[in-house]
Amino acid sequence: MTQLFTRKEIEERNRKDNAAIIIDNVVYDVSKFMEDHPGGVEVLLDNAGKDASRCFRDVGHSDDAKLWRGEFKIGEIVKEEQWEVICQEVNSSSGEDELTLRGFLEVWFPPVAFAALALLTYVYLL
Ligand code: HEM
Repeated sequence: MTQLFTRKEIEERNRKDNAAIIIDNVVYDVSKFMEDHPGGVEVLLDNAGKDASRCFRDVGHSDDAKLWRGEFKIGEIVKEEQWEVICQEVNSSSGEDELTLRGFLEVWFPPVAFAALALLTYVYLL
């Protein structure tokens, strides 16, 4: 069952050895993650005990970062104190069907180039 916290309870967890942050009503314990955070310890410590949704979003964290934060989830904010969700959720299947030029080239360039080369060789040698 998901553990529920009030914002007041999280406010107290603002030390390096006991640091929790809130992103989109989800509570993350970042005490053990701080030293590994690619964005540095300071920024997490500054936000410890607070709602860091805006900061997390404004940094433009990658999808990997959004998935990674799941490892530190310890619970959620009680219903009555939930705020509007502002960061985009990661949907692991999103974009799979998207036809991008890059994706197209990555898939088709090698076989097409090989076929063209083989054809040229064939035409010139025979
Ligand atoms: C559990 C929560 C978090 C995780 C898992 C996380 C993860 C990451 C990762 C993987 C990066 C490298 C860039 C990327 O892949 O996007 C990063 C960079 C960064 N993060 Fe976080 N982060 C978290 C929370 C936060 C919060 C709450 C803030 C701000 C209050 C923050 C501020 C930054 C900054 C400033 C950078 C550096 C961006 C740059 O160099 O351009 N992060 N974070």
